[in-house]
Order: sequence, then C-alpha cells, then structure tokens
Amino acid sequence: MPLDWIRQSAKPIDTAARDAAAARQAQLTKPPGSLGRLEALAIALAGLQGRERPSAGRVQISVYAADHGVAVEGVSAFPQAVTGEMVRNFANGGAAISVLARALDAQLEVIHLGTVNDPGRYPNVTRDWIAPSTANFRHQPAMDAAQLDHALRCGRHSARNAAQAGADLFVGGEMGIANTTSATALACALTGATPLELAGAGTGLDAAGIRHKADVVAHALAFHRAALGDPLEALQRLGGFEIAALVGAFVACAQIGIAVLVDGFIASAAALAACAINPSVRERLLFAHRSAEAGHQRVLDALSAQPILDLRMRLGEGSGAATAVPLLRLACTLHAQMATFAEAGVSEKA
Ligand SMILES: O=C(O)c1ccc[n+]([C@@H]2O[C@H](COP(=O)([O-])O)[C@@H](O)[C@H]2O)c1
Ligand SMILES: Cc1cc2nc[nH]c2cc1C
Repeated sequence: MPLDWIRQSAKPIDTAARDAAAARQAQLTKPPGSLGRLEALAIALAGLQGRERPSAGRVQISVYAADHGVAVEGVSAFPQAVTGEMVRNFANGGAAISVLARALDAQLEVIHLGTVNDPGRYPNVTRDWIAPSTANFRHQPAMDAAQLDHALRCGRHSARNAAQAGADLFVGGEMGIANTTSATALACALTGATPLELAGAGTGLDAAGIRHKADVVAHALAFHRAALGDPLEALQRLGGFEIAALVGAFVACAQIGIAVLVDGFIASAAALAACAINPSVRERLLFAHRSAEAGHQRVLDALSAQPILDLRMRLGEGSGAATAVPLLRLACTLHAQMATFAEAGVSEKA
C-alpha cells in the first residue's frame, strides 16, 4: 500500500536525555522553576533531540502554497489570485516569512503545489505541481487518492531534506486563499465542533462573511458525512494540497526524530489530522502560538497543546512559529551556559 508509511510509529522520546536535562535545570543558579516555560521547553527539546543540551540553531522552514476550489463560494476576503502572487513574493524575498527566515538565518524552502494563477518558475521555489487547485469540497472530494498521496509525499520530502541538512527544528508554513475554510471543515470533522464554533475571519471576513463561511462548511460536512470517520479520508475530502503536505511533513519529521514547531490555525488543523491518522506523532510536536483565528483555541484544546506565544497574529506562512524561534534559542542557551550552584559557589535552597 503506497500510504503505509503514514501510520508507522514516530521515533520515541529519549527519556534519558530529557531526565538528564531536567536534572541539569535543577542545578542551575536560579530558584527552581523561576525560568518558567523556558525550562520546560529546553527539557522537552532535550527529549525530542536526544541530547542533554538541545539546540534550536539550525531551523528549516518549508512553506507550501496551493489554491482551493472552495474559494468560488466567496469564503475569503481576498481574491484567489493572491496565492500565486504570494508565491512570487516568497521568491522575491518580500513576504513576512522571507524576512523572518533571513533574520533567523533559517533555511527557507517554498514549495508550489498548484495555483489557479500560476506565477511561473523561480529558481528558489520548488514547483511540485499537483493541479491548479483542489476541487470545491462543498460538492465533491477536494482531492483524489493520487493527489493526496502526492501532497503527503511532498511533505515527507521536506522532512528528509531537513534531516539531511541537520536541522534542529522544522517549521511548516502554508499559503492558500480560502484555506481557513478547508482547515475549519477538517477541524470540525475531527473534533465534532460545529462550523459556527470554529469559523473565523481568516484574511478579514466580516460577521456576515463568517456566517456564510460556516454555512458552506456545514453543507460540505453534510455532503461528506458518511466518509468522515476515517481521518485520512477526511483529509482527502476536505483538505488542501498544502494542508496534506503539512500532514506528511509532520508525520515524517516525527518518524525521523526532527522536532516540529507548529504554526497557527491551518498548521494546527494539519497537526490534528496528523495525530488522528498517527497518534504517535503528538508527543513530537511543539506549538508556537495561539492565532487570532476564532477556532484555533478549540483545535489547540483538542491537541492538549499549550502554545508559547499569543501575539494576536493570524498571518500563516509559518510566521508565528518563526517568531517563537528566538525564545527557543534563548531557552537552549540558558540551559547550556548557565553555571550550576556548585560551579558558581552559590548556596542552594535551605
Ligand atoms: O495561520 C493562521 O492562523 C491564519 C489565520 C488566518 C489566515 N491565515 C492565512 O490567510 C490565508 C487564508 O485565509 P482565507 O481567509 O483566505 O481563508 C492563508 O494564506 C493563511 O496562510 C492564516
Ligand atoms: C497578502 C496576503 C498574504 C498572506 N500570507 C499568508 N496568507 C496571506 C493572505 C494574504 C491576503
């Protein structure tokens, strides 16, 4: 079966490295726990990376761009042409994630899976064409099985690239007009939440626009209801190429043992699908931020995830995750470089 790999177990957490990191934290010159979540993040990264002193130095950011058939339902504040136009902007280095990747000295990979307004070829954008867009999932499955397979493998390819480059951390980003509608439908199918509970403004819908979006999602869920019990089939019917690529990347990173920092609403819906398909993936994911998109908290709750940041961001592209990287780096540097009580000759707690 071509998709067998997606269900293979994630690499187990290295509990010895995690315990050694926790023991080190207890010896550093500070009241125990006083660095709060920075301590927990360093300890978690130690378990994920299998070393007492983890690092967030080498970061790979993979951004997947694709269009959505459901855009014809008028569910986005922006025209569909923007997806292809933003691919050009990624190529020219002017998008937010381009700037963040440069500032972080991270490796940025942009993968163009198919847009209605094809911007053409750029040397620094991988063109891994599937179709101009998914089908409109209000009336038909978004993808066929071959397209789902292609998108999942595209994500696995990024994970393998990250491993080859020796990445400490993987960030998955996405760009796709109308993909919050797809992510909302997928999250409803996987959590049982209603479309009205999860639908949000996306790129900037008003209240009437959000009600219409929820209505489109409700119709789609009714149309596909009989097939939504299987999360892989839910992904095929309601997902996007970029969302499926994120699922493939998250699962493959977890299997290889690369720590994953999950971005906002769409990336978290992909994480939810990845964990529903392969529950062993969950313990290998860190969550970067709480997006301003209305349904994100519900998705984070379903994953029992505690995001690092809450900056009211709602851009996507991997931008929220990239913004959390400096905090992870600081957590690792403190963990590695602070003196212990014994080294510094400081008296311990009475
Ligand atoms: O990541 C988020 O939390 C997020 C929330 C709202 C919008 N977005 C971005 O906006 C686009 C989708 O918005 P929309 O309104 O077209 O569905 C897509 O390119 C996403 O990257 C991203
Ligand atoms: C301009 C623009 C940039 C984006 N980046 C991610 N989603 C986006 C949506 C729009 C509309």
